[in-house]
Amino acid sequence: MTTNNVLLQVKDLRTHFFTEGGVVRAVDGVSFDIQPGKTLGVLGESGCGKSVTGFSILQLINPPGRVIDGEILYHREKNGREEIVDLAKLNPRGEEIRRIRGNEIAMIFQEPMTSLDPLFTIGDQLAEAVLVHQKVSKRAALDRATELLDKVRLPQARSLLKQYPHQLSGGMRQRVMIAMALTGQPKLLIADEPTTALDVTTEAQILELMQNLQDEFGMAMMFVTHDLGVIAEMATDVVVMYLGRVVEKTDIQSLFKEPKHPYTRALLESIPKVGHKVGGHLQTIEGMVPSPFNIPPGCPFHPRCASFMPGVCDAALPADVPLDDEHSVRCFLYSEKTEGDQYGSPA
Ligand SMILES: Nc1ncnc2c1ncn2[C@@H]1O[C@H](COP(=O)(O)OP(=O)(O)OP(=O)(O)O)[C@@H](O)[C@H]1O
Repeated sequence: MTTNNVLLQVKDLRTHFFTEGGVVRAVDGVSFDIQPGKTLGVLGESGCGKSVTGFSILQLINPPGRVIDGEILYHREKNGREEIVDLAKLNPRGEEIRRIRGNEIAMIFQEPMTSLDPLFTIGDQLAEAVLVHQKVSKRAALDRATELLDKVRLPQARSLLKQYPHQLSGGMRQRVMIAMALTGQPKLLIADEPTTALDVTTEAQILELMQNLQDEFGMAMMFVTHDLGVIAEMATDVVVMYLGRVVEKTDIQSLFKEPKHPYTRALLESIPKVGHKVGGHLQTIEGMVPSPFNIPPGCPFHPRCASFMPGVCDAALPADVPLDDEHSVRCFLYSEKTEGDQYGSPA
């Protein structure tokens, strides 16, 4: 464990896409910490910048996108001492980030086929992943692959090694992808909507598996989702994102007991109440997420906000204000402090 009990510090991260239609400020000043062994849930509607944040951490943003500013401080132990690496400063195609990717920080996605190659057997792909991390024989790599399939509770691992991805169910493919992510024994697993495409029963099984593996490996997780049920199940801490910014940061208890930001409250109110529950997915909240090319000035949530104050919320961007050690919010209901820049101004 690192000395100051932080594994990853994201500070004022900005990732923009320079498209022909204009600049998309997908991530525009995002800050949060992830502690060792804990799970940070990243919550928000589609298009709020959750995935781009995850990809930015691993320097997996492709042109026309670019991390243009900010720090991603990864704390690790090297030779018994703490070392801090700023991932944002590493060359995205360089050796150092490639060593960290998959090894120390791994990522899994909603669609396992983004990680699995349809042309190769599960055994070949898992053994290949093992060989990236360890200098062992192909046979030893296949043994390790079998062990990993056992760990993700896939029965008959030996025969599974000879199968191709399309021969597996969605849940099985997701387990294989988790096994691949674990080959390097990562300190942080970034999980981007890993269960969204699965049926409810399979989803529950995968979430339980991930929790068990997290305990066993002692890894931290960044869990990207738009599903409050999944957040409640998995997260210890939460950041709520809206249009490229964090609007509220809190521990999981306060998220449900004392949500502060009107956006967070709207998200919580949008889940069907107990007794009428059809699933944990977010229902739509009033209005639509604005186009990234036409972001409202001031607080970008103001056109949809139940507490909109004319002349205040549409005039400037509220600052991120701490309410206590664990809880901060970016809203004029709690402070008149402004960010000082005009979020909606053209780039
Ligand atoms: N390659 C790209 N080119 C242009 N814009 C992009 C690109 N990738 C993402 N974006 C934009 O960045 C913004 C944030 O997208 P992101 O995928 O991070 O949202 P999200 O919150 O993860 O939503 P979802 O749950 O739908 O994935 C969106 O406006 C999206 O259109």
